Amino acid sequence: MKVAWAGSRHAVEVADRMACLVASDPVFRKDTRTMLSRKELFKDTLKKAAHAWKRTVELHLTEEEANLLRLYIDQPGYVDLHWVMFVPAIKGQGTEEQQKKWLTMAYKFQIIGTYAQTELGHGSNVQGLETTATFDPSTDEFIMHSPTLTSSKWWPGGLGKTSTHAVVYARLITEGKDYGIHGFIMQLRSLDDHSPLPGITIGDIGGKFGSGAYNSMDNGVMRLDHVRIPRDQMLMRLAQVTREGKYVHSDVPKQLLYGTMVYVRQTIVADASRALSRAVCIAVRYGAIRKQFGSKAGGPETQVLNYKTQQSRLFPFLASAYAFRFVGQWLKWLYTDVTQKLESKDFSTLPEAHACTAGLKSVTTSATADAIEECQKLCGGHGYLNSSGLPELFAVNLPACTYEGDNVVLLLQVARFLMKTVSQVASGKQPVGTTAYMGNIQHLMQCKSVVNTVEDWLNPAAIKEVFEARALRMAVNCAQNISKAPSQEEGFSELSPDLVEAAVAHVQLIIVTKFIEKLQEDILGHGVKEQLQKLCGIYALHLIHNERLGKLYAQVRPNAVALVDAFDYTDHYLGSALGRYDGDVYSALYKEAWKDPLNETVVPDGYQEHLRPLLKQQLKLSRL
Ligand SMILES: CC/C=C\C/C=C\C/C=C\C/C=C\C/C=C\C/C=C/C(=O)SCCNC(=O)CCNC(=O)[C@H](O)C(C)(C)COP(=O)(O)OP(=O)(O)OC[C@H]1O[C@@H](n2cnc3c(N)ncnc32)[C@H](O)[C@@H]1OP(=O)(O)O
Ligand SMILES: Cc1cc2nc3c(=O)[nH]c(=O)nc-3n(C[C@H](O)[C@H](O)[C@H](O)COP(=O)(O)OP(=O)(O)OC[C@H]3O[C@@H](n4cnc5c(N)ncnc54)[C@H](O)[C@@H]3O)c2cc1C
Repeated sequence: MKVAWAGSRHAVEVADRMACLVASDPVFRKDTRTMLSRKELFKDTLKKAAHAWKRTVELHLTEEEANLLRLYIDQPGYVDLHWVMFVPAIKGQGTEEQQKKWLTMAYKFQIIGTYAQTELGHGSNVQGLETTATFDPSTDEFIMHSPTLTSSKWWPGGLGKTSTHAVVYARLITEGKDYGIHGFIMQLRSLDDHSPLPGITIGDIGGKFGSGAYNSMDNGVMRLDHVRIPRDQMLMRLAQVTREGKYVHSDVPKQLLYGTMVYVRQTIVADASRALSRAVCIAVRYGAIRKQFGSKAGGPETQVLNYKTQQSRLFPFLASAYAFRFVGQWLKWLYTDVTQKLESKDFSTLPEAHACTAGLKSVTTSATADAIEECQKLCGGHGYLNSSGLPELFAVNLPACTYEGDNVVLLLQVARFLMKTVSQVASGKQPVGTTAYMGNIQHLMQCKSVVNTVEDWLNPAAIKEVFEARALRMAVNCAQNISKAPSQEEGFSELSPDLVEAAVAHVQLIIVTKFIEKLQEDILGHGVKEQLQKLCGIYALHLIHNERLGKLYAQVRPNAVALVDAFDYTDHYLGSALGRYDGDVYSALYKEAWKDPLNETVVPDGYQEHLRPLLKQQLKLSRL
């Protein structure tokens, strides 16, 4: 099962090696992270990032190994933005010459970069950004400026205190005309003493949700006051400004400006499955240790994992973790395929890639945030302690519902793609890829499910048909209702809640389909495929009805712990007293409690100042 989860034997081996490297290095300790002040936590992040880079160079780690090392360090920081957004933005939007110049420095960490798109006043509406980049032909420079308070850059990770450079998104103005949003490389801080360059006001935007968690990241604010940069720092793969100030389009679609977001949304699906699997691992392992109530006859207490209510709340998350993992692996393939096509100037699959990445990012991150919260409840009171690892896991993953595109905004993009496809089907065009099922409209609009028994529900063809019919009927229903509205725009706006539901149904169909396709592959290991079939059934069925699932849960229960062990997480990475591999939960909880700074003294700070006078005064009063 470890191989099925990781994707290959090689993937298991390299992940194991990197996880152990991190777990055995004292610099990467994280057990007291939630007890650090913001300043201490930030400094700890700088230390870990520098040490990780040192180890990467010393051990000549490959890109794959270095990425895993960063993942297992498990502390958000400026390096995430540098590798996940700054470098890909230059790769996707820079010319060959620009890539050579900037990536050479970025790969060696001679510069640290971030992705500065969002502003105080606009995040979702990228076309509404206000920062300006005005070309000055007299000096061959762009003047980068924040004309209003709301145009201040706001949120970019690493911007606050660390980044030396950024890809800044701004409205390009030349020859008096506004050509909309484009990307520019800007140096922000001196490479000698790290002070902000003239005209740049820059800082951190302040503490965020939860202790530890995303507070290790210095999300930043930046205002630009007529800062000049050379013309060749506009990223010029999509469009160019000539020496004379002429704006010239390339022959690539302008949507490629959003390419970095497509790339990152794809990686976020894999992050979501990992975060969900960590929460499930903690809740399942702890559920096998925690006992409450005995039989009436005075027998031993029951493992809480044996309660049917616990199983019906928890096993759909276990199944979802596997489902998201497999669809994430497929999405990575889709992204690679689209990238190769783009290189040979085939842009035909770009809309589908956008819809798939946007939709899957939305559905998987929302489900993951909800599931982590529920796993806290599934662990009872102990789940609420920082030492369970769940509060921090929740706080770190919750913003994934917002960053890289608010989930509702992205689902509306999927809905827009679906409405276009429905109208193409109506005009006789055969849809392809993940919307190919829509071509079977005659059948799917009127077919009736032949499912009667639990066993019928485990038939992949039956499951797939139900999901296809559901998704198509919801999409067609929306399209018909939109067509009755005074205008397309009004109809879309009026029906947006239904459109979001239709988009979710379509995305869930993709997840179910990719799980079923995974089961058609050669899967090694005795009983592995059989367990995955049950999980696939649980994932699909819990989305459409909750009846008949009990039997499947009972079949999964004997292997539940093994199914979470297959995630192959070290105790260091899991970071949970409740989810420990050895099950020694109570001593771990007890030991963790004594690490809290409040327990450094027996009598607390503030006793002399506030507690003692109060107690003494009350004592005096009671004696009067
Ligand atoms: C302890 C834990 C340790 C570690 C943590 C775990 C992991 C760490 C590792 C990695 C972390 C990963 C990330 C780092 C974390 C955070 C970083 C966050 C960064 C950011 O948030 S960056 C900012 C992101 N911002 C957004 O996403 C904005 C969302 N808005 C948009 O994308 C657009 O504005 C929107 C909504 C699509 C609308 O676009 P527009 O105004 O142009 O309007 P249209 O809707 O009309 O679209 C026009 C046209 O373009 C098509 N289109 C839109 N987007 C795309 C696209 N991306 N690709 C291709 N095509 C696109 C759209 O369909 C329309 O086509 P049509 O005309 O219909 O044919
Ligand atoms: C932890 C974190 C890290 C981030 N890192 C970066 C970064 O590195 N670089 C960067 O540039 N940005 C970053 N961001 C910003 C992030 O990309 C934006 O917050 C995100 O795109 C959402 O935009 P917004 O904040 O403007 O939300 P808003 O658009 O203001 O959303 C508010 C509400 O309005 C709703 N809404 C908005 N538009 C519509 C619509 N058309 N229809 C229906 N409902 C709508 C949304 O669903 C939401 O409920 C980060 C954000 C966070 C939280």
